[in-house]
Amino acid sequence: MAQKLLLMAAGGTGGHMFPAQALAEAMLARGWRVKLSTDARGARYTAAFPSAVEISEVSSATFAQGGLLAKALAGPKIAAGVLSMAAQMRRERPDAVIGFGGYPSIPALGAATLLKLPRMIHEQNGVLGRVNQLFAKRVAGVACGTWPTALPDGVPHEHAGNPVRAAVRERAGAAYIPPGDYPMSLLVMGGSQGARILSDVVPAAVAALPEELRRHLRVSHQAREEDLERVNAYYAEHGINADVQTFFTDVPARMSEAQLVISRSGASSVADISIIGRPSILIPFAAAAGDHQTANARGLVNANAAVMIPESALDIPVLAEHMGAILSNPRAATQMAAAALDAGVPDATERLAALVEQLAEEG
Ligand SMILES: CC(=O)N[C@H]1[C@@H](OP(=O)(O)OP(=O)(O)OC[C@H]2O[C@@H](n3ccc(=O)[nH]c3=O)[C@H](O)[C@@H]2O)O[C@H](CO)[C@@H](O)[C@@H]1O
Repeated sequence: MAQKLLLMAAGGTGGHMFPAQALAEAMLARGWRVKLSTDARGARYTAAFPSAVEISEVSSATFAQGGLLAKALAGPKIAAGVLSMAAQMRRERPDAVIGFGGYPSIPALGAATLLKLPRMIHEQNGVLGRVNQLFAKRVAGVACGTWPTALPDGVPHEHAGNPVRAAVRERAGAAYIPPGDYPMSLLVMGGSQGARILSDVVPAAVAALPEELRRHLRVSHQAREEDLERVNAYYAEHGINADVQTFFTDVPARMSEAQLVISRSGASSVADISIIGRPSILIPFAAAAGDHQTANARGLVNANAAVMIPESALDIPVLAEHMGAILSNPRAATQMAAAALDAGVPDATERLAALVEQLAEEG
């Protein structure tokens, strides 16, 4: 039997590239040939891809950013990308084409639509991104990373989940030690870039906790470079045991030790929290496109696994109250941890791979 070919299109940010990497690994393991079409920004992430993935950069552009000239040039750039992809696809006839969002996925999805090749989308967030919105009605279906993704009526969809790192999967369902009269860990994360608002509010909210909780806490706090010093100084002045870093490379380990996680609700953060299974306080990034971080958080909130505080309602007393309520109620915290675990999809990569195979079979 001829080797099947998957063409993946992704680009821009790690959020789009990471699920593509996970799927590539799974499809190679299933004996497929895998190609990736991306842009210069996406290419920064390709070092982590298996070397068997054939990577090419494609011409694309966005109408959403840049000055007038950039916008005027966007149309011809996209058209050039679609034409070159169409020529390539006519020669190679991929068995399946999948887009992960980001404007570098336009040429591949556009060409696959013109040539009527089997094609689908993976949407990581609870709201369709701009490019995925454009193609949602022109593909066989949408694999949703965060349930429930809001979709136009009649679009076939499947809850596939968001692939997470192996270090997260290894800790799926790691035993949860409820809060109590012993050292407790709090993990504070602001997404891949960190978040200033968490540095403004979390240290003071920790300081405002009742002494019997506060003295047991060890805080792992991810802060932006420019906030490191003041956050460190605040914790030190208030006698709070804290480890403040710009990026923790061992989040899966820290999360599995945590009694509580305070986090932005980026798609991967929500996936990590639900696969390891920890209670969380989620503070969606209010400026995210289509308010997708609020949609991402909703799955965990509706499952009673998390508390969501919109940025507009976030202040020190509100956060301290929610933290105090969870940390002083081991039963409720344990239930939240179990509910988070229930909502997680640890086999997201395999689900996605199965959807690709189904797409290729159905043509
Ligand atoms: C500000 C913004 O627009 N963010 C978007 C960006 O998220 P962004 O990439 O910022 O955030 P995500 O939550 O998706 O991913 C962050 C990942 O980094 C890990 N981590 C975090 C901190 C740390 O110190 N160490 C560490 O390893 C987290 O565990 C998580 O796995 O792309 C996501 C996927 O499209 C979107 O849902 C987010 O809305």
